[in-house]
Amino acid sequence: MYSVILVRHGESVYNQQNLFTGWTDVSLTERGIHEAREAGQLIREAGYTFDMAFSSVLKRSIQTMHYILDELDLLWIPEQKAWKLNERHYGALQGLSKTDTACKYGEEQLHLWRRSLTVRPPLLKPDDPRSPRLEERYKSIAEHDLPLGESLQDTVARVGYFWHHRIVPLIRKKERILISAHGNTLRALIKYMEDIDEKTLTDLNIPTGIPLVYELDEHVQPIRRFYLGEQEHIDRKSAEVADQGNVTE
Ligand SMILES: O=C(O)[C@@H](CO)OP(=O)(O)O
Repeated sequence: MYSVILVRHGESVYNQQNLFTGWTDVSLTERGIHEAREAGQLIREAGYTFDMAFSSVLKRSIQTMHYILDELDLLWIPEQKAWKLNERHYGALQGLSKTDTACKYGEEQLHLWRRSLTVRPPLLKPDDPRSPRLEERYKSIAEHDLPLGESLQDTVARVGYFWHHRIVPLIRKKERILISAHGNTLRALIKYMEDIDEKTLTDLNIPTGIPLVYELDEHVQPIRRFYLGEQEHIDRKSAEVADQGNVTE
């Protein structure tokens, strides 16, 4: 049996301000740093270790990976930063307030944009200053591969491809892997691995900074997944994510 640990980065500045983030490159808050360190402690206490770590190319995910590895005294292991693990691209919603968006378009539309499988956000124009096509860090990526806004299904395709082609071969070689990524990237990966139905996927909210352990069989198929830590704390943090954008908050 194999296992892999997935972690959503700790709270970011945009999470704290309740703004759509996507590919916006914002840092962790003090709380986020604390969450990342706590994730590392939980992993250490549960007895897991890693041979290699993955993150996206966004600093909240990189910082989280480093805080976790520091807690495990594993900052020396090989790491790979991959744009295919970036958060789902939130298109023209990036930088907008979730609450203001709910007030303007209604909670139902907000929920569709945030949690449906197939609905895309309004797309960015290619020359929008937020476009990844203008960013130095994506200069080696073909323009048509860089999204201007993604549905979760689009994210499932790129994350699933990365999982299948880059991570599974390492797991088969018995490499113990940490993946530090994002709320919707991890929802996409869970959808890819388990093909869960749309209703379950809609209700799936990944809490920040809580390690999620996947146990995998000899074919690298999931046996079960579970969070490390206290259930009550995990439920509270998942509900916090679900409630972002509630107008009545
Ligand atoms: O804004 C975002 O990029 C994501 C994650 O922070 O938010 P949501 O939970 O609304 O999909």
